[in-house]
Parts: sequence; structure tokens; C-alpha cells
Amino acid sequence: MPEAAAIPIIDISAEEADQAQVAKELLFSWTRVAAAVEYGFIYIKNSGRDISVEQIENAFNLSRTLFSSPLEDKQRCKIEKNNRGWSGMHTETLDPETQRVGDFKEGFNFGPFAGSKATQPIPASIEPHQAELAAFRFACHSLCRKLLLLFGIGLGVSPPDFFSTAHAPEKPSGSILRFLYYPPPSSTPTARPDQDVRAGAHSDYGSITLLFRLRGQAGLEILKTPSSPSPPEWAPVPVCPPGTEADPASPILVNIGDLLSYWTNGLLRSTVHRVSFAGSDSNSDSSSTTTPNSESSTDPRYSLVYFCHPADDTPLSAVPSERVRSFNGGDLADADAKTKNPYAERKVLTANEHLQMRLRASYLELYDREDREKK
Ligand SMILES: O=C(O)CCC(=O)C(=O)O
Ligand SMILES: [Fe+2]
Repeated sequence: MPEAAAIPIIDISAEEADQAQVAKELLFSWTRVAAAVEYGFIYIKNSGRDISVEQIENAFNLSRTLFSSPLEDKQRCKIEKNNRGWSGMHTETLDPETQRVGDFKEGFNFGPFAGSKATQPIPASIEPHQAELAAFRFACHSLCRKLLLLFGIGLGVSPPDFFSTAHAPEKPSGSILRFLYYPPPSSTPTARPDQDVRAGAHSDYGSITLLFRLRGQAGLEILKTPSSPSPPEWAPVPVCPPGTEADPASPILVNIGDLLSYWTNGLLRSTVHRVSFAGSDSNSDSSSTTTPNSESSTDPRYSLVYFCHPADDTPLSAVPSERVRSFNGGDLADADAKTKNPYAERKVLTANEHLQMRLRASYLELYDREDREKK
């Protein structure tokens, strides 16, 4: 039976927390522990100080409202090449090489807000709540910048706000607040839980990602042995790891995206993850993973994700840090990872060029349609 992933839990918001100490702890977890067990994830204890518990609950409620809107309302907001809007079931295929069918999920991507107004079409049901959405998105971005500052301190970057400055909130960027809805397996009878997934295996594109989940809702797994041949081994990532059960809200999961991994020479590692049907009733024959206690996949699943990106025009050139410069890949520099790194031989990309390259690969149909229309 696969064990739950041993992901460290960090408290970054304790009143008395000393920034340098927190940064050290964070970096230690991310580079040493994470490299040892090969997980590029970390839990942030959710004290409610950075993002209030009410704000998170409200965002989940808005997500329920949004996805239960009439289909025509959602279709009116269909996802565009700017990566904003609604994507229906199977629209996105996060792992096109392996999946026989697209992800069993719906998503809604929110780009920037102008003040408290959305800058994209949104369903009528959430129109009255634009200010709350804008505030939540901003709170997520601020938490990411706080983490990026801690990375800067921990990596000895000069100046330490190198990363956080590159993520100035007022500049155009690929940052996206995404609501996700995974319908219950009972309403997706074509799903074959032994081979299909709710979201295909992928690593995130940006610098860091925040993930908010609800207690009891299973599914997230991370790849344990990226360098082994087949079959891949997956470790479930519990929503509430031991020690956080009594916290006001479940911890926020943070993971490194490909852009930050690339930018830091692989010192900070992005990890492949997916959302499986593990724990659903129909999964009893599955060779896949089991779920942590008291979590299941039989219910609808909702998650909130914040993908943080640097400003579009940020050149992803060398990070001014001796630690990054002198990192030669260490144990992480396995040949497999290198051949799979699509950027290894490329010129210095800007953050936006990096994002466009990745989007094209996962929204095959959207791009094919637009290419056909252009012809
Ligand atoms: O829904 C989840 O738990 C994970 C979603 C995810 O990994 C993503 O959208 O990038
Ligand atoms: Fe992801």
C-alpha cells in the first residue's frame, strides 16, 4: 500500500517568526529533504493570517456557484488563448502522451482584475462577487511574493527580493487563479478509474503554485520515482497531514513550478503530480494508489489553485546567487531529467515565452481550432 508523501509542514506566519530562520527552514526542506525523497512540495500551515479562513471558504462557495451555473453561461466564457475563462470536461489534457481521454474536470481561470472588476467575461452568477474574487486573487499573489522573498533570503540571492520584485502585481503576467471542479465518478460513467485520471500527470508551468483543497476529498498524488522506468509509483498527498487536523483550515500546499526550477538551475525542483480516481468506489480493482484515511473520491471534488508567474517581460537569466550558480544538479542531475527538460538547450526565454510554449502543449484542441481558423 503506497504511503502518503512525506511532505514537510512549515509555519511562515507565526507572529514571532524570524524571517531568516523561516527562510532557512523552507529552503532546507525544499532542497535537502525534498531532494532526498524527491518531492518538490511543501505544506504551509494555515493559521488564517496570510489568507483568512473565511476568504478561502467564500472562494470555495463561489466555485460551487460558478460550476453549477447554466451551461450556456459557462460556454459564453470559454477559455481563450490568453488562458482565461471556462474549460469544460475533457478540454484540457495535461498528459497527452498517456491519457486516452482528456481530464475529467471543469476549470475556470481568472486573469487580472482591474480594481475589483474582472477583465474577462464571467458567468452572471458570480458577477456580484467580483470584488471578493479580486481580493482573494490578490491575497494569493501576496502570499506567493512572501514565499518568493523567503526563497531569495534562503538562497542568498542579491538582492534578496530578486524573485519577489520580478512578480510585481501591477505588471502583466501569466498569473492565474483557477477554480477546479471534478464531478463525482457516478456522473462520469465513461471514466475507467483503473486507467483514467481526473487530471493528467504534469508539472506546473509557473514559479510557484498554491493549492487549496477540502477535507475528505482525495485524489492528489505525486510521482515518487521520476527517474525509474515503468511503472511509475504515486504517493497520495493528504489534505490534512498529521498535526494539522485541529488547525482552522487545512494547510495550503505549495509547489515549485518548472519556471522557477529552470530559473534556479534545478536547485528548486518541480515535481510531477496528478489527480486520480483513487478511493472512488469503482476503483476497487485499480492498481493505483489507495487514499489516506477518511478521504475518498466518490464525491464531487473542488480545488482552488493559484499559479504565480513573473511579469511577462522578465528574462529568465542567471539568478544572482552563488548557491544557484554553483549548483550543478547534484543528485537531481539524472540523465532522464535532463533529456526531458525542454529548455535545456534554449536561449534565455522571457516568462511569457516560457508560458506560451507550455500552454500550446496542453490545450491541443484550442490551438488546433485557432490554427485552422487562421488558414
Ligand atoms: O486539483 C488539484 O488538486 C490539483 C490541480 C493541479 O495540479 C493543477 O491544476 O495544476
Ligand atoms: Fe498542477
